[in-house]
Amino acid sequence: MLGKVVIVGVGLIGGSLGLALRRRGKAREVVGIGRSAERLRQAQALGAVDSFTTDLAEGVRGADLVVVATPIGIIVPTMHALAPHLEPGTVVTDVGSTKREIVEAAERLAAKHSFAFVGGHPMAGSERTGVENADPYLFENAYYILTPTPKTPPEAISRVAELVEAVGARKVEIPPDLHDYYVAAVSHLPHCLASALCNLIASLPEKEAILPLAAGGFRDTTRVAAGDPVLWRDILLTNTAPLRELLALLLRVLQELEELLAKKDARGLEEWLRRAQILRKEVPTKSKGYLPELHEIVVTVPDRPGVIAHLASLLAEKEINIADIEILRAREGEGGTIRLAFTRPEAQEKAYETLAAAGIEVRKRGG
Ligand SMILES: NC(=O)c1ccc[n+]([C@@H]2O[C@H](COP(=O)([O-])OP(=O)(O)OC[C@H]3O[C@@H](n4cnc5c(N)ncnc54)[C@H](O)[C@@H]3O)[C@@H](O)[C@H]2O)c1
Ligand SMILES: O=C(O)C(=O)C[C@]1(C(=O)O)C=C[C@@H](O)C=C1
Repeated sequence: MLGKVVIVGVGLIGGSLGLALRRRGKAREVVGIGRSAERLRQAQALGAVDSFTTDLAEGVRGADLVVVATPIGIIVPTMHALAPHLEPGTVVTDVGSTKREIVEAAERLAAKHSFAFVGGHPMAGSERTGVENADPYLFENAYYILTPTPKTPPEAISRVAELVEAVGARKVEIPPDLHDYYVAAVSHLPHCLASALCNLIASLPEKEAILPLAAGGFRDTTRVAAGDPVLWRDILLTNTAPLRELLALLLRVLQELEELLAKKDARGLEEWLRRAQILRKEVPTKSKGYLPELHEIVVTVPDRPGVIAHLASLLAEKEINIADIEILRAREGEGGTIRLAFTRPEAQEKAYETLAAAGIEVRKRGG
């Protein structure tokens, strides 16, 4: 169990960490630090912190783990303000969406003030901000990236790994530079594209006629563009080199599309779309590459309301936890196939036996 955990910046991410730790009983004490007592009181009322203070020095006294969860542009200034008050042995981590600049600055400070730092980035979130949108289940089964360097003490990594596990997430270790390139590709560039699509529509004289027609396609591809512009401004500004490199590649991909359309190249266009379709289908399982393989079963079920609830309750009765669930095929009237994944082979085996004993068509896959 973690001891005193201090969260600086109890917003969406800080609040979700606090809620998860407290609901799961994984920390002796969760203390929130912020600028406004009124907002911190709200965080306490929502159950995200046990207590709070607006005084940094008082808040971090006796802390085992300090989590800096402020907007990204304020993470390094916050660490500067915190550093003189930290006791030797305190471990500090952050949740910032970019890592190279933060880790460099934090490691310089850590060496000067003798605390330990481990960069962190949970790969879960929302376009909404504020503790009122915090969610205790946000990190369950999500990847949580840690970015240790050769300077990071192993005990500090273990303490932050304990936080990751305590909130139900899965730890992945990636060096800061590589982290920034990877998330530029899967998070920051998609955000830029979503914003670009919105800006394009906004610039069209026919905008008023077009926008009401936006259905699932536009909504799904642009959800993240509703995010906080100040937060995203700072994410993009702290990751310009990887983003510009990927943007140049993206322009080539768009150019390729433009040429296919100009030539009315049906085969080429279909192939271009198929490549994308294949990649998109790989998304849920592809990310497993960083982790031990999940252990899966595949269940064939009739097309009937409540069938997933029935599977889930059979497994719940045996206290088997589902780590991932995916509907692979569902044809009207013909039933479908559902993939259920478990973190441990014993759970896979138990799930297989439980469902087979209930007369359900089930087979094991992977693991
Ligand atoms: N939103 C996401 O999807 C997401 C996901 C992963 C990581 N992150 C990272 O998490 C961090 C926080 O993002 P968020 O979405 O929770 O934002 P948020 O606005 O919901 O939360 C930030 C909190 O920090 C507080 N704060 C601001 N300045 C402060 C200061 N000087 N001292 C103390 N507290 C201060 C704010 O009042 C707010 O409560 C960012 O660094 C972001 O890069 C966000
Ligand atoms: O809005 C969401 O759904 C998110 O998960 C946000 C998202 C992402 O791009 O996936 C955005 C920024 C964070 O650093 C991590 C996650």
